[in-house]
Amino acid sequence: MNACCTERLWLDQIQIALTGRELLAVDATIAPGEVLTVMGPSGSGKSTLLAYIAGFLDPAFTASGGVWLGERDLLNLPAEERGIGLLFQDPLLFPHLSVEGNVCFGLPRRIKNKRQQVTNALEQVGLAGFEERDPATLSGGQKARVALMRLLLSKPQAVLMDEPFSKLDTALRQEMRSLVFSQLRDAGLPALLVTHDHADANAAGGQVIALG
Ligand SMILES: Nc1ncnc2c1ncn2[C@@H]1O[C@H](COP(=O)(O)OP(=O)(O)OP(=O)(O)O)[C@@H](O)[C@H]1O
Repeated sequence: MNACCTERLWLDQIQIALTGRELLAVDATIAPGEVLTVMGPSGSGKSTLLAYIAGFLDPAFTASGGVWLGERDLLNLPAEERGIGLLFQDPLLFPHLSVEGNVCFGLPRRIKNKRQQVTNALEQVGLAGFEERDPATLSGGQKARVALMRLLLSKPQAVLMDEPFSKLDTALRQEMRSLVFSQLRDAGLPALLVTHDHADANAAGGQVIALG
């Protein structure tokens, strides 16, 4: 994947409160290609922070502070225009689409070489020839790799990940960590990783923020 973004993600003095009590305060700059890890006990606000950045914070919370991607003020944009890609615990593949349909989901309709892009993407993650497969027939690790390539082909400008490896067994977890982090680095994307696992944070190799 070629570098497509050289802009930093700036979390400018974000404060989020719930029923009048401060839940979290974060101030950080994430460089292109860096993965910042957010850790903290259950309920400390990790997923809430991601929701604020991505643009779907529940109105039960009050929040202040800026989110900037380069010079762009993301808080002034609706969620779908923020250029943020999301990776969750579950790969959330569309069951009615083939592997190819899933991977090219985020590609603009008018792109001509869609098929070639999908073929290249699948080859990169060891899934050559999987285009026509039904996602239901894939293993957990294969589904995770399809979800990763779907994310990258949609050309996000920043990536948020909420416990993306927590459902994988130990061996697969290590493999997916290095795959995800190397792809993000190669693409020059700033990324934020929520995890309970210190090994994830070590492998990410960037700044670590502890909430709570
Ligand atoms: N829609 C909501 N309305 C009111 N309170 C909420 C809502 N969503 C979450 N909360 C509360 O906000 C706090 C932070 O929740 P959040 O899900 O961000 O925590 P977390 O650190 O991601 O937890 P976990 O590690 O368990 O996923 C919790 O106390 C939770 O109960």
